[in-house]
Amino acid sequence: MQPNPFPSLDALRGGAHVVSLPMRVKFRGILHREALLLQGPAGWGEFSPFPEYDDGEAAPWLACALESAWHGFPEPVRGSVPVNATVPAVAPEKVEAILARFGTVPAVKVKVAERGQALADDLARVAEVRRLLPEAGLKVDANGGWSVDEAVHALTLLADYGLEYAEQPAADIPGLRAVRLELARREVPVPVAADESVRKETDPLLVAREEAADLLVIKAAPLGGVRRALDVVAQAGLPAVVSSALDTSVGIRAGVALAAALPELPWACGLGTLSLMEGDVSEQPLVPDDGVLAVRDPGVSEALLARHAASPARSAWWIDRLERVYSRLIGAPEP
Ligand SMILES: O=C(O)CCC(=O)C1=CC=C[C@@H](O)[C@@H]1C(=O)O
Ligand SMILES: [Mg+2]
Repeated sequence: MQPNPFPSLDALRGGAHVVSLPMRVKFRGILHREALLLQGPAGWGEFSPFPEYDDGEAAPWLACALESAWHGFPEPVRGSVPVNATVPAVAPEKVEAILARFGTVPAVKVKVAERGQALADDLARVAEVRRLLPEAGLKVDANGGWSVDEAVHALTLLADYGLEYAEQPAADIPGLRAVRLELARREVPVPVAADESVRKETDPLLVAREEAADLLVIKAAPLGGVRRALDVVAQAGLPAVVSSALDTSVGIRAGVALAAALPELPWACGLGTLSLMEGDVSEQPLVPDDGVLAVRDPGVSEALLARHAASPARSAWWIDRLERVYSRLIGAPEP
């Protein structure tokens, strides 16, 4: 039998802390972001799959946390990473205050296609960002919320604002491919980026084989860690941009390690999301400074872990989840 390459469950439980961080603004319908943080010999790791994910979808997130805390990261090829501001699906009058939280940034990503909103809301939000930052790179993220026809129509109009790319304009790989082909046919200059179609697919390379996207949005945790994500990009043969999973500084550190190790980094990364949160676990949070994040370990503060500790009931829920997902990851029967 092969030795178990993973730390024991007791070692994981021993170094685990569950936190609940308040958001400044609702994002993905969330007002509190919960995370389980693990301390290991190489540092801290973050296990924070969204609560609705099942154990199978949560397993790569644990692999990423173990890489961070037990193995550390591959060598960076750059010392800092450009970062975009992220604007949730808010009314235009709220955009300025949100952008102000990010400071100077080279690019802005705007959420669009939010359920319950109309295309006019998206156009108004994007127009407001463009008015405030005429020179910034601009991209939109629909999180798969449009049909193919809606996506083509919306992006034809949004293209007037000058878009670097549109993230997940349709829900699945055939939809992305259809949007990409139709935009090309109409000569609408908006590249298609795949996000959910990489991180939620059992085969993260399918989108590339199907020629359904021009670039990949990659996240360290859902792809099973920095090394695995680098491997996906190398095999896909497409350019990539790194994004957060709305993490604490510990998870952002893994995203920075990924962005810093990619051979090419043509776009600003979605790693500025701590600016959307009210608190963090580090005294030196990984928030962008002048549009960049330095490649550094943020450190974790015992006092902040205590201040943001989740309730006993939520902590127990996360420890239970950790145990189940650990068993799945090492291929053992559940405890
Ligand atoms: O990419 C960014 O600018 C910020 C991160 C971001 O948008 C996301 C973080 C967490 C969950 C996702 O729904 C969302 C995304 O779709 O990329
Ligand atoms: Mg996205």
